[in-house]
This record gives sequence, C-alpha cells and structure tokens, in this order.
Amino acid sequence: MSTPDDAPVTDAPVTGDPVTVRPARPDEAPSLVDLDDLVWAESERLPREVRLRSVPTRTVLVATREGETAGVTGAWDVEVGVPDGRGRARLVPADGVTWVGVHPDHTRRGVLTALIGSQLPATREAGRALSVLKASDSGIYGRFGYGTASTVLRASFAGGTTFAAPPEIQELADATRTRLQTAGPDLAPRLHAAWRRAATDRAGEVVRTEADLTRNLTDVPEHRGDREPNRVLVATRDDEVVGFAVVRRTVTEEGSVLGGRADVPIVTTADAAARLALAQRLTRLDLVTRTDWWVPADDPLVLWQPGWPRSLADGVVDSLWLRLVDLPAAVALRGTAADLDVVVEVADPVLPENAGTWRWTARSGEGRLERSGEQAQLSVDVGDLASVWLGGRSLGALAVAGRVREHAPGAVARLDAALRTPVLPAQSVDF
Ligand SMILES: CC(=O)SCCNC(=O)CCNC(=O)[C@H](O)C(C)(C)COP(=O)(O)OP(=O)(O)OC[C@H]1O[C@@H](n2cnc3c(N)ncnc32)[C@H](O)[C@@H]1OP(=O)(O)O
Repeated sequence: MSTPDDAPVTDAPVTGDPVTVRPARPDEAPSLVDLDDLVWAESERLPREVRLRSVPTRTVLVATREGETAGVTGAWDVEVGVPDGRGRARLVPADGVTWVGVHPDHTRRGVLTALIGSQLPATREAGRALSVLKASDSGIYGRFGYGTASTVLRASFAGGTTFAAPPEIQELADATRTRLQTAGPDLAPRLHAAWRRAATDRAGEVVRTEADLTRNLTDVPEHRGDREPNRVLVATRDDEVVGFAVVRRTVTEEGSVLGGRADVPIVTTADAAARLALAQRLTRLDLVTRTDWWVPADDPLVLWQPGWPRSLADGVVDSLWLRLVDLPAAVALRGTAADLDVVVEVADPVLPENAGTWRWTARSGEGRLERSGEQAQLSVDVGDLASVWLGGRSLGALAVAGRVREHAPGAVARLDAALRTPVLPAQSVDF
C-alpha cells in the first residue's frame, strides 16, 4: 500500500471523480472520529480521549480532490479459529475489519469499493490469508467476496432455566467454581490466555489482542447508559480459567415489582461443562429475570432444552463474514477431515490472484492448492467458498441452490467431506 505522501490519485469507481486512497496519518485521528460520529449519528456521549483510543491502528481513507475525507476503513489484528480437521480449531492471524464509514454526502459513489480495493491487497501483502468482519447490514459485503461464515441466534434464557445436561457434564460443572468480579485491566492477561485456549473448542472464534481485551474490560461510565459497569463471571477448575462471561445487568422496576436483564456481550468456554456452569450462574442471579446472549444453533445450552424452545430465540442472524484473501495460504492453514483430490474453478473478480483453476489435494489432514490446467470438476465463487470454510454451511446446499456447479459427479461431496466439521462455527465477541 502507498504511504500518505506518495498515494496516487485514482478515479472513484462510480463517479470517476479523482480521489486519493491512502493510509491515514496518526494526526488525522481526530477528523476520523468526527467522520465516524457523523456516519453513525453518535451523540458524542463518549469523552474525546475514549473515542480517539478506539481508532484502529491500520486505517485507510479516501480523500476527495478538495482534501475532504469521504470514507474510512480500519483493521484490528485478530486471530480466527479455523477448523483443524479433527473436530477442533486452530488460531490463525487475520485482519478484523472495522470502522467502515462513508460520509453521508459521498455514499453510493464507489467510496467503499475504493477502500476495499485498497484494503484487501494490503491484507494479502501483509501475509494474512483471511479477513473477517461483523456487518452492519447483510447486503454490503457479498459483492467484495466475503461470505457469511457463521450465524447465531439470540438466546434469551428465563431466570431459573434448567439445562438437562447428562450427569457427567453436570458433575464437572459442579466442580467448576464461578466468581463474579468487576471487570478491570488487571484481569486481562489471565482471561486472554484462557480465551485463546477456549477458542480451539470450535471454529469461528475471533480472539482480539490482549491490549484490545484490556480496552473491552475497562469500564467507560459513558458507555453504560442505565446498566451497571462491566462485570466478569470467571469459571475456574483446579485453579485454571476454563471460561468467562462479561455481563451487564439492568434492573428495572414495574410498579413495585423488580425485574432485570443480563446482557452477555462476551462469553467463551473451553468445554460444555464450563458453559453449563456459567449459564447456571447467569440464570440464577438475584434481580435478573432474563439473560440474553448470542449462541450457535447447536450450542449445548440449546440442545439441553426439550425440543427447540420457541421462547428461546427471536431469530437467526448472520454473524461472522469471512474473506479468503490468499486462497493457497488459506487452504494450507485449514485442516481437512478427509483426504482429497479435486480440481476446482474459483471466481474472484476483486482479487484475481485467487481466480482460476486449482488442484486441491489433502493428505493426513493438511490441504494444498496448486494451479491446474485440468478440466474443473466444480465451480464456486470465492464468497461461497468462504461461507463453507468454518463449517457453517455445506457446498451441497449451495449446489442445490445452484450457486456451486458440479461438472464431475461426486466432486461436491468429496470436497464437503474434506471440509466437514462436527459442530457449527461461532463467535463470542463483537469487534
Ligand atoms: C465492518 C463494518 O464496519 S460494517 C459498517 C458499515 N458502515 C455503515 O453501515 C455506516 C453507514 N453506511 C455507510 O457508511 C455507507 O453507506 C457504506 C459503507 C455501507 C457503503 O459505502 P458506499 O461508499 O456508499 O458504497 P459504494 O458506493 O462503494 O457501494 C458499493 C455497492 O454496495 C451497495 N451498497 C452499499 N451499501 C449498501 C447497503 N447498506 N446495503 C446494500 N447494498 C449496499 C451499493 O448500492 C453499491 O452497489 P452497486 O455497485 O450495485 O451500485
């Protein structure tokens, strides 16, 4: 990527107006905060220094000919859990895209397109195979080759909910100690290490750096609204942290009746028993009648309810969006559940390095992608491939929908078998 000073002037994709796409300079952070406030209709509740601390370190902006900032995007350093081929996940470095915003006077002129056209090659040049994000709207990122890699449902557990876990898991949960503490930066190193361990339990987790977790745990009074400061419910077994949940309670009064809600913005656990221990504590807090958190549809907490409780969930939404930025590198990083030898044609209009025909092989759980001159056995779009990468969807389902085309019988089933995961992917934090 070019530096702020040598950035070339290009044409905006839609209007053809001359614009500059370049990394932001550190001294531009205040104007980026102003832009972000304008884009998100922020009420300026937060002190300036808190807002300035939230500007990502790697930020790209589009400047107009007049020097006005028309749009911005940033990236955090994160780790993402990809399937290891043996039913668990391994953490790999990725760009966590954030802070995407275009000045209201400049929308629908290709500013975002220009930003992403600069950011994705930079991610690739930096040696990162994957880019991930949480989208404000599900219609934005598909055109740039991102796919919906995980979906979650908002589970609302009533106070006193019982979880029908088998006795051995209940026993382990009983042996798990939980402690409710006020969140603070002092907890971050221990929780960060536990988060990285827990993230290998299932694919799809996005682990932030310890510095970013510290920021998440640091209480900002202006963030609270009518809620209490951040608390952390920490689960330990034999002195080791096996999970934690960040929780915020809001106690309300209806007439003379006190009720309350607990929101759980972060929850991560190393195993089902730790999850049960946290859930049993969170649904038995005095003054709390409802606990809300986002879970995958096959979460043990859901499967321990009789049937599919309609009261539990108010809908399934897209969660993590994934972009395969460097396809051969991404294949090498992801474990496979079966040996494989298939020729795949990939369409990628945004990053042509990924496009074309590849021979995809896998032996002993490790995959490899090489250029091929052979006839493709199946054709897939890079975003659709991303949507099956973490195990949230099958290629077979996409083939039924006509999005994947099979040219040799059995090719889709063979690739599905290699990419299979026993559980759905999930992510426990927003970023
Ligand atoms: C990871 C994150 O940070 S998610 C946060 C994203 N930011 C926001 O939602 C803040 C408010 N919105 C905005 O700032 C802007 O409208 C953005 C960033 C969503 C889009 O920026 P723009 O510069 O208008 O996008 P751009 O002009 O490059 O549009 C590219 C295409 O995406 C489409 N598009 C843009 N936004 C949306 C949307 N919300 N829903 C559906 N399609 C969209 C455009 O119509 C265009 O399609 P076309 O090429 O077929 O005409």
